[in-house]
Amino acid sequence: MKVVSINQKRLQERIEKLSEIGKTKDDGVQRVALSDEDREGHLLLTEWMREAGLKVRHDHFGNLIGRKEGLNPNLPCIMIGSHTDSVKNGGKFDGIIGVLAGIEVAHIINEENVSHQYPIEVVSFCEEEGSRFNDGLFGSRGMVGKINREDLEKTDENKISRYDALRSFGFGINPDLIDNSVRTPKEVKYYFEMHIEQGPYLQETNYPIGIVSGIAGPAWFKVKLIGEAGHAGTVPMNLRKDPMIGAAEIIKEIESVCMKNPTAPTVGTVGLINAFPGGSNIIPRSVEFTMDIRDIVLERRNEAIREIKIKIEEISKARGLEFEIEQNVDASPVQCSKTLIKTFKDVCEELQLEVPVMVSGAGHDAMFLADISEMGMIFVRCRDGISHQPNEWADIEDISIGTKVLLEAVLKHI
Ligand SMILES: CSCC[C@H](NC(N)=O)C(=O)O
Ligand SMILES: [Mn+2]
Repeated sequence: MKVVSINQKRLQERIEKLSEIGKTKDDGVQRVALSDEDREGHLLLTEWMREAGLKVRHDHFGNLIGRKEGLNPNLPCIMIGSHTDSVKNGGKFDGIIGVLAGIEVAHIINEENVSHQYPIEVVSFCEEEGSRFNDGLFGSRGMVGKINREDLEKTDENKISRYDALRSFGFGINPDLIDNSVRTPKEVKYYFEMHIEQGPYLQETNYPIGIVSGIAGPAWFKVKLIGEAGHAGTVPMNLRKDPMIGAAEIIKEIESVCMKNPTAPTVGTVGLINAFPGGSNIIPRSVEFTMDIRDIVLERRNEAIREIKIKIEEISKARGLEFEIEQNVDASPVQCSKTLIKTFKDVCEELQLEVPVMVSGAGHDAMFLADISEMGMIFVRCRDGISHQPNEWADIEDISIGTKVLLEAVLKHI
């Protein structure tokens, strides 16, 4: 294997520079999809992709795509991707390191004049986090043909539709032409993604990187409970139809259902809750909250969801509440390509790196790229497993090891 080294300094400088865009007061990052900050990030990534010898375009889902042709233009591409949009007040490594590592791989292939048969693409997927329109993995779902007109009509908290947000993002994006941006298995051979682990396993076991065997499937819901509004001071407790108390009871049940089997990695989270009309002296008319249920085993996840839905019905009935349940994401758990797991293992052996194989609790664009390609992921250790908040941190040495493994894995297949 020809020994080429990645440019750690360039990688580190770019992580820092990109994290300046959308910087929050407590040193976090906020680049919500299709926002001004996201656009500024795309402009900077476009510059870097061009420097790496990539021809840059946007597809009509808002995905930023850099491409370098191979010797045989009829072959499917080798794609390296992740995302650069963030959660609200998030960290500066989630998604970013995968896109910057992809650009770094392109730089090395270009600078070392590596000849390659397959075209290479580096992609920053649009709205992986789902923090604007409340349904993540948008750009990757679009690329594999799983986005419809209804998805474009979703609105954000300012009542702006995704359709209008895409239109006004610029770069020639036209949501009326999304069908032209759908890719097929004939167009993508392998998809690689490097991402911070966002969990504590690699730190606890003292490995810099890990090979991902499979990705847990997230199911997202919005639950609305409707009761009777009233004066906080005058309505006797026994006469109330208070949706907030109903929500409290249901949320406790979500925890109980997900913890029922202590050996299972089933997880449930309520990350957002709102009371309407909202006021300390008003018994709410209605309460809306999100539900995020995940597991690496689809049947076990769906059984947990079934049990939670029964609890929602029972508690609502007992409290005289009406309820509505809307599903926003239904991503099935997915296994990574055995071919690429073996490639990563071979590369780590050649680099004399001992590396564990592990499951991803977080969702990734890779889970939908698996629909049209063989997909492989590597994880980079992050401090205390912290993610989705400003204290998210990954050491550049670990990021560089991951990028080196990614580079060598790509070199084995191009
Ligand atoms: C619909 S899944 C949203 C994607 C997000 N992904 C990461 N890596 O944080 C997550 O796992 O929450
Ligand atoms: Mn994330």
